[in-house]
Amino acid sequence: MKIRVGMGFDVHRFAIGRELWLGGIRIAHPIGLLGHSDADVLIHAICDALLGAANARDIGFHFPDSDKKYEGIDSKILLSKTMQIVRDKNFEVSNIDCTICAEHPKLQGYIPEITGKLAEIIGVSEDDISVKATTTEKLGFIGRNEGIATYAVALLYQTGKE
Ligand SMILES: Nc1ccn([C@@H]2O[C@H](COP(=O)(O)O)[C@@H](O)[C@H]2O)c(=O)n1
Ligand SMILES: C[C@@]1(CO)OP(=O)(O)OP(=O)(O)OC[C@H]1O
Repeated sequence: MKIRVGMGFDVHRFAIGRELWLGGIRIAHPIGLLGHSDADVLIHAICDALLGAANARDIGFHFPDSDKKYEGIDSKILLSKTMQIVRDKNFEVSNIDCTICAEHPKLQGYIPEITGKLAEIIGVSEDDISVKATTTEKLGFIGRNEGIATYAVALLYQTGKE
């Protein structure tokens, strides 16, 4: 059976007057991330990991930020559409592992809800989705609370073909 790995990385800057969305969940925080969409940096990194593993270009190729129809879009919709692209190429998800790099807010308490939401959209068990968080010890743009970065790795296996 063919298995394929993919990696994704995304960064969004904080902006006043925006909501903070991570993994499809609204996070209680006084500021949110700026983007053409809802700027869900976790979902965007996962989409790129999935697309990379399927060798199907990237999130900006499929959902360009120059297209009005994606303005303010809920990234859960982009993840569902990404899963359709992955399945159209006869791939299923084995597991996903992610690291959110954020000085604030503390994310530990949100992880089970985020994991459940991602598992539901991707169509796998919660055990197949790992979401971790780390600070950068106050170093760099993350440490200065200017934004959040996320890394994601996805493992896919091919179905219906040898
Ligand atoms: N935004 C964050 C960052 C970190 N955590 C949790 O705290 C632990 C320690 O973080 P370090 O950066 O000091 O390694 C980390 O392992 C996470 O469990 C968090 O919840 N939210
Ligand atoms: C998601 C898209 C599309 O709304 O916009 P942004 O929210 O700006 O996010 P980014 O991570 O820059 O990637 C791809 C974009 O095309």
